[in-house]
Amino acid sequence: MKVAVIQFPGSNCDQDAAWALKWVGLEAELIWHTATHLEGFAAVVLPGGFSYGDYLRAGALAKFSPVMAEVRRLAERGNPVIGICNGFQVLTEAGLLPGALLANTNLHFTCKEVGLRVERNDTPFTQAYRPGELLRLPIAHGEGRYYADPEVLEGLEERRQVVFRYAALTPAASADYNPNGSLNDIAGIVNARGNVLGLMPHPERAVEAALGTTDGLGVFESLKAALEVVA
Ligand SMILES: NC(=O)CC[C@H](N)C(=O)O
Repeated sequence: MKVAVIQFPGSNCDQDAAWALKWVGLEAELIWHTATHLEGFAAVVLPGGFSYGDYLRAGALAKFSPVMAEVRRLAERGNPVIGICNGFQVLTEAGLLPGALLANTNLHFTCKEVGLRVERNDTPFTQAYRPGELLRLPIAHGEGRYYADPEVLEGLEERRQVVFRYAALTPAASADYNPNGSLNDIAGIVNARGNVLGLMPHPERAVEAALGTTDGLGVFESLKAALEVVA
């Protein structure tokens, strides 16, 4: 079961994403962004980083990369697509997910571990978790404040498209658990069909005990289980 990890100029989490996929037993291949076909790939990961140096806006230029037509085709066909951090930004810029990622309210690049609540586990990316489960995952971004117009936000909530929300890990941390000012504490959403996920935290940096937390493993294990059902 092969997963394509797209490399844009400026991607820097591509190797980590490929490693995490292999860690759970999936086959992963790094694909340069000029590729015009993704035949034979069951799923796609758009990794984190600074595609095109984040010029103009994070993700705004990567949406024009030739491979994005193929990513769109796969997404429309129902194959799983995950955008992590910069990948999430690319997905919103490309219109594959609603809303936008704006500069963090504190205007700082924020690199730390955050608490995350799993809102639903009936997606190809979260079935390994329990609903309501609290995760500890790292974030590293300057433009991670999820924003959508009120009616879009309402639609997202109605259709239960919010998959991950920032949450306090301990009562003591309850005051500042939302690290970037995201509306409704949104850290990750899926499209209406449920096969395209975007999230700001980095599950691929949380798959081995040596990394401090293994709470990201469930995303890759879930994807593997979902792909096995399709095969
Ligand atoms: N780790 C990343 O993917 C960085 C995301 C993005 N370039 C930002 O700073 O907002």
